[in-house]
Order: sequence, then structure tokens, then C-alpha cells
Amino acid sequence: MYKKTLVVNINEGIHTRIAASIVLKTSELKSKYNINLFIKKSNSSSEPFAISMLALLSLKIQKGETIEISCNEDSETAYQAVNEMFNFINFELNSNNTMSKLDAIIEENTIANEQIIDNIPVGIIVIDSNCHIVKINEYALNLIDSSEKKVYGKYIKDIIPTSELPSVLKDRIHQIGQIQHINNNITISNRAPILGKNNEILGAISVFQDISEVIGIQELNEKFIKILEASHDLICFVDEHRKISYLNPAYEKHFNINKNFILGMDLMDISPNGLRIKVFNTKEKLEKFFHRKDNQEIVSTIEPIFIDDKFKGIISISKPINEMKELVSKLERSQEELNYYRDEIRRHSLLNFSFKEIIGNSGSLREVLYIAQKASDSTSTVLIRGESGTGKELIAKAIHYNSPRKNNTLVRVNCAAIPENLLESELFGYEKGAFTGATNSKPGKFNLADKGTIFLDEIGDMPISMQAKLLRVLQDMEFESVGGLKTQKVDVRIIAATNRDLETMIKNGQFREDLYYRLNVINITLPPLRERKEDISLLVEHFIQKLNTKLNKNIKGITNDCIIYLEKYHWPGNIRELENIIERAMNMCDGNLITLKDLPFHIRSMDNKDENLINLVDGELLPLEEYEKEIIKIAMQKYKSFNKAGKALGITHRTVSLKCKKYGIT
Ligand SMILES: Nc1ncnc2c1ncn2[C@@H]1O[C@H](COP(=O)(O)OP(=O)(O)OP(=O)(O)O)[C@@H](O)[C@H]1O
Repeated sequence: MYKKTLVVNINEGIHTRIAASIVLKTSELKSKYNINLFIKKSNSSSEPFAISMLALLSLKIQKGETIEISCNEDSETAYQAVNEMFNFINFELNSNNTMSKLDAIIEENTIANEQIIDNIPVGIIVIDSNCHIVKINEYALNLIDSSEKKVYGKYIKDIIPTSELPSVLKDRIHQIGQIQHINNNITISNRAPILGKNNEILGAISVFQDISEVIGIQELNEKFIKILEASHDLICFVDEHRKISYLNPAYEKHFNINKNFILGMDLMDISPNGLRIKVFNTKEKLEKFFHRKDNQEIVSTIEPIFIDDKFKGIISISKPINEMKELVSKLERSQEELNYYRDEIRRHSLLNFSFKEIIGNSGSLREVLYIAQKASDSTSTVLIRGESGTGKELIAKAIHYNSPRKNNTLVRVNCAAIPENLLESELFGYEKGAFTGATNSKPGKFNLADKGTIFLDEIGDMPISMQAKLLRVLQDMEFESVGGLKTQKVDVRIIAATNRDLETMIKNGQFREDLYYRLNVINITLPPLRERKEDISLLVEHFIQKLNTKLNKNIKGITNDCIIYLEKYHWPGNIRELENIIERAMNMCDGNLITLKDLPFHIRSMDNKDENLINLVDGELLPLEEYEKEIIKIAMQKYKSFNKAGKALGITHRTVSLKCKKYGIT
């Protein structure tokens, strides 16, 4: 490459006529030496431009600036061509440097053109025949967020990678209305080649406009239409010329009309006395107005539309009242149901969770209730033992709902009912993706019981592997969910229950001893019903009352014979069994008193006659007082008066009364 620098000494710099002289000289030298010449400002980092009017004018070379003339060959002819151009500028142009009046007019014209291009509200980019940017206006610079200095002389694709101008140069074909993405904006562009007098290619021009906003508005419009079409309200637009311009499908359907016959019609011709015409004329909004239209009751809101203070028509939105009435009555019905269930739940919670609902007057039950009431005030772990059906769950609920935690949750986990492989995730929860099917994370029972109580029912059936994990929670109140890395801390009160013989299970290695001691802080053992038969008559009375509501019956009581038989029975299923037998008897009962025939056969067939007067308990005799208590009770149940009972037993009524007091017989 051969190059030479010189200082421009022309008073007005390289203005239009000078640029034209240089271009003319360049084409002379091209025909003489068949060589291309290039020019650039010496201090500029951009590539040299092939000499052309566009390039020279874009460089805006001023007096005193140093320029570099070059040729991309290193030959003798290149040397001569560069030197001739150097001499031409240095000696001919630099010395002959005054601007004529004609030059001034041409220059003014060029400047005016430039200003027009800069102020036009579209983007303009011009490239020369080498794809270098030679003109870019303000609009385009704003769009690409750059400055003239950074882009002039640069290869177009380095500045706008999506530019199609190089292909316009190559193919010499106009491109019209092309969508182009520039710097996150959507533009529409026209592109054209710039051809010289002899049809030679001088460059290419792109004129474009940012239409991002237009596209955004179009999208918004489409979404808006979708909303209108999906709405159940009856919607109608009337434009500023009083023509119907839109009806939504709900409107068409409700009034059974086809929009194609209505759209474009004058509102005056369709509904000359309606509310819409009124709002159209007065331009005053009508809100929630009840009226009749086509014999149907509807409620409408009709509003004038103003855009930039200009009246653009009206919109009416209506709802048929029948539909609303239906909705309101549905809502009222749901509300009633809700109130009913709310009351039921409240009633249930009051009924079920008070100690008063635990029936029985026997010493053993009173002892249990005393401990349970004390346990309510404490936060210590409670272990409730007792045969199936003795009321363990009832006691657990009573403890929770009488404790300071009563406003938080009581969560029951039946350890025997949950499969071993699910128990851990049930208790401690799991994280999303912890196992196949875990599409969402789920909290465990311990999370749900935070600040409340967890009731671990059938704890004796908990698999030994889980017992270790449970022990950790009992010790530290800490655990990790399945698949979770974070240790979670909770504040949970533990009540456990079982009907299993934990001590034997420990001996057999089926229950952890350490867990047993952790659980067994407050021990409540519920006596089986056969050991507190004195509670049977009270329980029977309680169940009759409770079940009358459930069964919609009005049973008043039970005969004494029945009670005697019920007390003789050994109750393997305890209170649950008694409750079931009373429910059955109430179903069998024809009158309002349960009699022997209503009891199941296995109870009423228990024959007294073959038995001894006194039954031995496990082959052992009981203390005399126990028998005395039993006899007095039976007598009082049968005769209901101290006198009569005394007569039957051969003792005074006073003795009967004293014995009743002694043994707590009411
Ligand atoms: N003292 C009581 N007073 C009134 N009802 C009771 C009493 N004890 C138990 N019941 C009733 O007996 C039924 C069985 O009670 P519960 O479910 O509490 O027994 P459980 O010992 O937990 O039984 P399981 O070990 O089989 O789970 C329930 O309907 C309960 O309301």
C-alpha cells in the first residue's frame, strides 16, 4: 500500500465544488492508471474511504486538517497516481482556495440538504460502494443509540448486523416495506441502490421508520378485542358519527341479532328513544341504570368516550337482571349453607372437646380425668394407654382443646394406617422432586401442627426405623423434610396413644426403649369398661341423648333389666362397643323405652341362673365392700328409693342412704 499525507489549506475546507474536483481527478487517474484512490483524515481510526462525493462530504474536512491519500497497491503506477492526486490538492486546490459566489450557493444547498435529512422524522443511512457508512441522520443515530463519530466510515454490518444494504448494493434492486429489527426496535424500511450518471453503483440508501409502538398498539388492540369477546356482559360501541361500531358475541346472543346486519347502522334508526342515544346526545355517563329492553330487565352502564378531549362515541355495558338474580340467590344459598356448617363445626368442637363430655363417675375414670386436666396445663409429652375403644382419642382432644394451644391445630396421625414407606414424608413433608411424582413440595404433619399438638395414635404400630427419626424430633424439635437439606424447627406438643403392650414390645426389640421413656412423661391409662361397670348406666343415658339427634328419635330411656344385662357383659370393645349396641337397640326399639328385646342376642342370652350368686374375678374373691357396693347399686337401680331398696335387702333405709354416700351411688 502506498500513501501520502498533506495539510489542507483551502479556506472553507473541502466543500462541495472542491470535493467534486477531487472526484473528477480521481476518475481521470482511474482511467489513466486503472487504480482506485482512497482518502481519510490522518488522525481518524476509521478505514480509508474510496474517493467519492458521498465520502468526501461526509468527512467534512476543514482547513488545517491533515489528510491521507492512499492506494491499496504498492506499484509504480500506484506511486504515480497518489503523487498526482497529492500535487493536485496541494498545489492546485490549496493555492486556488477562495470560494466563489457560486461555490457558496452550492455549499448552502448541500448544508440545507443535510439539515433536511437530519430533521426528517424517519431514519436515513447511506453507504458508499464499499459498504461504509457515509451518512446517517439523527433519527437513525437515536435508534441505534450511537453518534456520528462512532459510525462514520464503519462497515455497515459492524454497526447494524441486520442491515440488508450490502445486498442492495450487490443486486441493485430496490427493497420496499421490509420489516427489520434494529436494536430491539421493529422498523419498516425502504432500500435503494444509488446509481451514477453512467449507471455505476455509488452506494445505497435505507429509509426506515420505527413501528414498535404501532405493533404494540396492534397487539393491545387484539388482546382488548379478545377480552370483549370473552365477556358475559353485553357490550356495544357507538362511534362519534352515531354508527354502531362494535357488538360483542354475548350481546348478539342475548338479543338474538346478527352483528353483520347492525354494524354501521345509525343508532337513531335502531333505538331512537333508548338510553344510548340519550348518553350520545348529553355526553353524560349513566351508571348501573335498571331498565327494560326488548321486554327484558337489564342493568346498564353507558359512558361517553373522550380521547384527547375529543368525543369518540359511547360504550354501553349491560347485564341481564335475571342472571344476576340467580347468582344472588345462589350466593345466598351458599351463604346459608356456610352458616349452617359453621354452626355445626362450632357445636361439634364445643361438644367433643370439653372434659364434661367424657362421661363416667367411677373412681378410675375420675383419676384419669384429674391427670388429663393437669396435662392440659403442661407442655409435656403424654402417653395414653388403654384397650381399643376406651376413649384415648377423646382424652387427647380434651387435653389439646383445654390447653393454651387450643386455638392452633390438633393434627392426628394414625401411625398404623400409613404405609411404612410413606410415613416419613407424611410426618416431615417432602420437597419438589424428592421422588417420582413429587411435582410440588408438601408440608408434613409436624409442620401443620406447629404451635399446636400432634396426636400420634397407635404409636405402638410405628415401624422401628421411623422410631429413631421421631426420637430426634422429640429431643430437639428439629427435622428435615424428605429430599430437603434445610433443618426445620417446630414447636409441637406431642400426645401419643396405643393399645399395645409397649413393655413386651421393648423386650422383643419391637419398640425403642429410649423412645418409650421420651413419650411416657405423663402417663394416662384408661381403664377398660368391664372394670368400671358403674359408669355403664351414665354412658347409656349419654348415648341415648346423643343418638336421638343423630337418628331423629325420641327414646326416653332404658329398662333396669337391660342395665343389669349390660353390666354383666365383659365389653371387649369397650365404650365404642357399648355405643354401637345402644345405637342398634334404638333402631330396634318400637316405643320410647329400650327393653331387653332390643338388645343383641349375645347380651340378653347371658343367663344368670346357672351362675353362682357371686362371680369370682380371675378365680379370686374381692373384698366384702366391693360386693356390698354392687348389691346396693343394683337395689337402687331397681327400686329407686332408699326405703324400697332397704326392704328388699333387709336393712333400714338410713343404712341404704349411708352406704350410697360411701360408695358414690347416686
Ligand atoms: N368416657 C366417655 N364418654 C363418652 N363417650 C366416650 C367415652 N369414652 C369413649 N367414648 C366414645 O367411644 C368411642 C371410642 O372412643 P375413642 O375413639 O376415643 O377410643 P380409642 O381408645 O381412641 O379407640 P382406638 O384405640 O380403637 O382408637 C368414641 O365415639 C368416643 O366418643
